[in-house]
Amino acid sequence: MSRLIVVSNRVSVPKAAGAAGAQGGLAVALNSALREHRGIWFGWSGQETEEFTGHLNMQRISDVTTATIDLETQDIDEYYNGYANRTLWPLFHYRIDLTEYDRSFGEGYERVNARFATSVLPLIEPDDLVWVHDYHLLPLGSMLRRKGIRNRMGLFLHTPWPPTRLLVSLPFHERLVASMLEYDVIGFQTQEWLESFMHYVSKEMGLPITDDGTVEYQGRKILAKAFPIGVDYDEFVEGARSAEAQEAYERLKASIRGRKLMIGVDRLDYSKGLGERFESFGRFLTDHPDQAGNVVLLQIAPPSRGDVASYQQIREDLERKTGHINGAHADVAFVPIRYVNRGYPRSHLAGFYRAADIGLVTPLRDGMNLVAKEYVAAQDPEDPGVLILSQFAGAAQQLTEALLVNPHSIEHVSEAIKRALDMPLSERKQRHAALLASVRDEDVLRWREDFVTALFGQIDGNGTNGDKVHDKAA
Ligand SMILES: O=P(O)(O)OC[C@H]1O[C@H](O[C@H]2O[C@H](CO)[C@@H](O)[C@H](O)[C@H]2O)[C@H](O)[C@@H](O)[C@@H]1O
Ligand SMILES: O=c1ccn([C@@H]2O[C@H](COP(=O)(O)OP(=O)(O)O)[C@@H](O)[C@H]2O)c(=O)[nH]1
Repeated sequence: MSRLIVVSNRVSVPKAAGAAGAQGGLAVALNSALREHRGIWFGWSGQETEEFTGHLNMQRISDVTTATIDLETQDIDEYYNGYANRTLWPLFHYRIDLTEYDRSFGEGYERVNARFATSVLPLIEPDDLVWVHDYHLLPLGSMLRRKGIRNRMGLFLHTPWPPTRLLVSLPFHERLVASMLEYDVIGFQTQEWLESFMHYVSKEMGLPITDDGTVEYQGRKILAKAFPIGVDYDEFVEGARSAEAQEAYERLKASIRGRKLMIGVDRLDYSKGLGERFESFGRFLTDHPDQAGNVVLLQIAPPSRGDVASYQQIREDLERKTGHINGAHADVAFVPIRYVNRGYPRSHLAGFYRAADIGLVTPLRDGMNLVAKEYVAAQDPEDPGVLILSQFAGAAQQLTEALLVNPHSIEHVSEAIKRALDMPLSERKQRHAALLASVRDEDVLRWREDFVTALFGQIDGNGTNGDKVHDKAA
């Protein structure tokens, strides 16, 4: 079996997988992938240093070798807080109103990608597969090619890919996309983002796209394909059966005192639609005064990217909205919104999800959204809760039996809350069974295997996988 060299902005060592905190979906998924493969996970340590040294910190934990570098303050400002999270993140989430086009950000992004390339280079052996993740590192592949790397290299983008009309607002957009075409495989979460990408390369770059879905560029064929990420179903279910999950479930249930519970779990990010969600709940309480006092929204929202102004702004907005809605609808023994600015381990989340009658997942735009899938996995199949899911989350492409909503419409979401609360058990069970089949079967192991198989070059002309990598290696 080929070794896997995974490169991502953050490296989250496996032993930390169950720890409290705001672990994003990427960290969760890669821990699981690396547990299966011999390999190295390379990226930023998350630490800041006065001057960049390029020193590689190598560690070996549960069969995974991690290699990390520290970044200097200017790197973090221009690359992570700058180009990645002030330019590409808002643009890729269709928010050109929040997108900042600062030349120093672009320079910092290229500099850090070059530093990544120089640092990871000595770790790559001739037969290794190189798997790069996300919008932080789009040009890394091209920089490695310039250094002579001929290995198979793939890129998986965890975020949406924006429509061409938005992308062209980015200075040097052609250069960025051309650099991506140095990978052999480019993966997207959904067919929609894939189609947007294909539209760009065809209309803006004039590149031919063959019938089997590959892009032809400078005499090479690049496979671009949708690989929807999933949860580690078995691991999640095991965690959900743990004493910690049970304790979390009981503690929350007891505190709800027989009321109905809705849950939201999201990094504090404007893309997650938290303000609209709170307003929808406020509208529901206004429209159904008989329900006031009977339904609680628990919103877990660990802080994220707090050095970026738009994230500080969303935090302030939510505090104001929570105060406003609670002020209008609370009484001495009841507060409608429990807004919690901290992270929890996933075993605790599993207990919280199970205790909730409704999972409220309403991002304005989201690459996938693993929380939606975890909510489904955590339910009691004999008495499951209802998932209300934004039509603009990547997960909505698979979880079609959820109550799909337009998160921009306060009325629509408010009506969905009413419908979910009134839904008969038979319909809840029928919807949940269909959702569970998708979450269980299209899990993170399948995602990883499909991507690595494609990266290995084992994809047939119809875009379906031939022999899997594991079988090949056996
Ligand atoms: O590393 P951070 O800046 O703290 O952000 C956390 C992660 O957020 C994003 O997650 C995306 O990946 C998920 C798994 O594929 C997906 O379900 C979700 O829709 C995406 O938003 C980001 O893309 C990651 O790089 C970050 O690590
Ligand atoms: O307090 C928290 C909040 C979130 N998460 C995990 O972080 C991931 C969030 O992934 P998602 O795809 O929903 O969104 P992202 O944050 O990656 O945009 C999920 O696995 C959550 O269980 C967690 O472990 N603790």
